[in-house]
Amino acid sequence: MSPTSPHMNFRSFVEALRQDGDLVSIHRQVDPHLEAAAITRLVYEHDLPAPLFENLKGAQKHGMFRILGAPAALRKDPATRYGRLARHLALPPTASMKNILDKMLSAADQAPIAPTIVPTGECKENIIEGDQIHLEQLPAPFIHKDDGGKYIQTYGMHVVQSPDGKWTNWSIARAMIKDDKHLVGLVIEPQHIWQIHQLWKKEGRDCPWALCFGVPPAAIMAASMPIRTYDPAGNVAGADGVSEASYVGSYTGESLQLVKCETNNLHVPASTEIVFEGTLSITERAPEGPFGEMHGYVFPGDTHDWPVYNVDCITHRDDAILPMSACGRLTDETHTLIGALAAAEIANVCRQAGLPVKDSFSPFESQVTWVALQFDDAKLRAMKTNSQELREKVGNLVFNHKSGYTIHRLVLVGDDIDVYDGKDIMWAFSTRCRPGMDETFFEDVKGFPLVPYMSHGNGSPVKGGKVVSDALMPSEYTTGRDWVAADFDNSYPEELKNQVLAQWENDGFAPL
Ligand SMILES: Cc1cc2c3c(c1C)C(C)(C)C[C@@H]([C@@H](F)Cc1ccccc1)N3c1c(nc(O)[nH]c1=O)N2C[C@H](O)[C@H](O)[C@H](O)COP(=O)(O)O
Ligand SMILES: [K+]
Ligand SMILES: [Mn+2]
Repeated sequence: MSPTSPHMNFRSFVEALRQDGDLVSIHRQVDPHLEAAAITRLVYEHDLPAPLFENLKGAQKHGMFRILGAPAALRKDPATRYGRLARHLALPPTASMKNILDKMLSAADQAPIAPTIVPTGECKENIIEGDQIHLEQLPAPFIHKDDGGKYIQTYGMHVVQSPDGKWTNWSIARAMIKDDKHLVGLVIEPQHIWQIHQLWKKEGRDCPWALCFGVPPAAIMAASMPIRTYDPAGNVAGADGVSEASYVGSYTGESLQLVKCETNNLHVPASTEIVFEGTLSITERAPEGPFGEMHGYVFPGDTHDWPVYNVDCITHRDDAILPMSACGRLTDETHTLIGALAAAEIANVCRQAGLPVKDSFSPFESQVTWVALQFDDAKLRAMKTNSQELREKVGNLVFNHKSGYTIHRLVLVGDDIDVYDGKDIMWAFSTRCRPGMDETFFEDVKGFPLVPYMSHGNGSPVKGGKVVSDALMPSEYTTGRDWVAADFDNSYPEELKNQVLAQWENDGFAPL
């Protein structure tokens, strides 16, 4: 029996949400065609408990499948805002986003703990092969009315491996059902699944593949993170890379239990809810999309060809649960995970390059197209640098690194700004960064085509459109801050502040 703690077992994770009062089980029949996603979308837009659809129209007798919506979204109570994410990492429900990201980065300087291969696990309770596979008969969700198909894959984990077997990558990438035996989905440069797909193209063989729905929550966090498994530039160096499985072992402190696939030599977490096994074709492509995406848009009819996945075998737990991210406008997993984890890795890359970056976050108000980088002011002054030099150094580093792929604006701030507070970032950006003069634009770097002003804007969809906006004031580079903030914290003597706070409720105000 594999580990049963919530961060190491998806089924235990769902039960933990129920214990936390962070789950709504819906037993009435719900239609996977739009209805389940519509309920989940409203949950995202109001930070409500995760919906578990227990009785999907068209679900098959042996429990294929139920759906859990909003697996890593926000809780309404500010005190436990990130509690559902915290559950992914065995952190307390009151954990801050900083606690969560520090935990994810803690693996970077710890020895990797390799996974353990075990003979069997819950994912082997049911095995469906060959002509018994009918993807079209599964209760796969249709998520947005203008999508190009049923996006069964929005929170599953792709497993692919370099031909030399040295590097196994775990990552999330969307995919929709193409027909009874095939999926089709984004395999986009510079993602690791794209890099490994390229290696198999050179080999002239289809890429062995597995797609795991409902994996240990600690694993899906690494799958969503652009961790470096090769040389610093994030390129395939052919050397022995750290695979996500070992990285997960580092930050959980325990070895993940994996079982071998039935039809290829890849390994998957033993407690996975549903496993698709097969190949990612190096030749076949098919029309894919559109899909209501992370920036909050779907462009009807915006279909493009992407590679085809061939499903040879399905294994699954009894009463299996498919996790679903009905992504779009704030706030869903494409914001809480993609933005946050990219920001964490970008800060790591900056620190490795000797830049005094203390903290980083991707503000939800920017629809996770920005990352704010908080500089240690004292160490900044010791650099004896200036705005233009720093902007060029940071932009050339981050916008040429894989972790910077999805980010189009970097906002440099001092350590009086809380990067996890969108109001603080907008205050600094709006008042300390002179448009044009304090900004450096980058047109000769890889752009992120999913941003609407890229794919449907006026310039190249895949090149440029990036900027470093310096919201550090000139004094922060030289003598130190030459202003006082006109707010309660900074504009009143300590004893007066204490006196005001002590009198607060007596004066008739509600507790802060
Ligand atoms: C948490 C999450 C992450 C992604 C995606 C999704 C979620 C819920 C969705 C709901 C499936 C939506 C899409 C969507 F977010 C599109 C996208 C595409 C490229 C980069 C970032 C985001 N998606 C996704 C996608 N990446 C694609 O290539 N392709 C993808 O389709 N990512 C992000 C991806 O998991 C991270 O970039 C991760 O670092 C990749 O792992 P790797 O560094 O090992 O390559
Ligand atoms: K990953
Ligand atoms: Mn990777």
